[in-house]
Amino acid sequence: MAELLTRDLTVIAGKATLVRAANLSLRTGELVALLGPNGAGKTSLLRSALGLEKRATGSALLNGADSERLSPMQRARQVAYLPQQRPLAWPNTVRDVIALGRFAYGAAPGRLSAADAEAVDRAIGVCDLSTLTERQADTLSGGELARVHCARAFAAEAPLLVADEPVAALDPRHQFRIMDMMRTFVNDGGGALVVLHDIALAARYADRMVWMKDAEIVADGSPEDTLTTERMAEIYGVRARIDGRSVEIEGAI
Ligand SMILES: Nc1ncnc2c1ncn2[C@@H]1O[C@H](COP(=O)(O)OP(=O)(O)OP(=O)(O)O)[C@@H](O)[C@H]1O
Repeated sequence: MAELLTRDLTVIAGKATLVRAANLSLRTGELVALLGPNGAGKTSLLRSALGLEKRATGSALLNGADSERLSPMQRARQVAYLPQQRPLAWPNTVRDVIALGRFAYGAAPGRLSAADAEAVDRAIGVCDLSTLTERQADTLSGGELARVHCARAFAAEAPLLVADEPVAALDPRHQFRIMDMMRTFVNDGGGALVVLHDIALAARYADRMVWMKDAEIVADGSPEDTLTTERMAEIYGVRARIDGRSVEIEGAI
């Protein structure tokens, strides 16, 4: 089993508390949706949990090791991170960008082992990118590029996957496809933590929903237990009609 665990994690920038005493867990075998309005602290929580951003207090353990002390390669072998901001380092083909996901295994574009090449091909297949592999990545549409970045994360084949708004720029079909891939990844033994703004999509796919507001985790549990009309009002300030895992937002309060 692989796990990412934070205990009372607090992140401070200047005078602002971005994350306050957060207890977050992600284990293999579960798909967790991290939810909350803009500015709630989701990205800050993920980055500090992964040891990419300094915490003020608390702890963050990746398979028992302090995540701040891991080298990029050690971290990447245990968790694939798909950030919200995804700059392309330099113009490159789609296949080579996806191959960057294999760096934890010593691979580089043009220097892939058979196992690396197979992982890259699998990621290309599931992300529906086989017709685009030789295109320059900087000529793709926003949604196509978002799928390339998803494929790069999947190609890592790490036991855990943390994805910050992976479907934000995608059309409905590809949103479902990416979430189906996350589900398959989890059913095959991985663990995925996904930031989503689409509550309906989150409720449909997540085993657990972690709700943030004003730098704090305010609820953590199954969709059945945590997705309520009251919570939608409290967290997002919207009127919502909830029926099991289906949610319809009627408007702002
Ligand atoms: N270095 C910083 N200094 C001051 N404030 C910061 C800093 N970095 C982030 N913030 C603020 O902290 C808050 C949390 O930011 P964060 O990116 O974690 O939110 P988020 O929940 O991921 O938001 P979104 O849904 O918009 O991506 C925001 O109000 C942001 O402006």
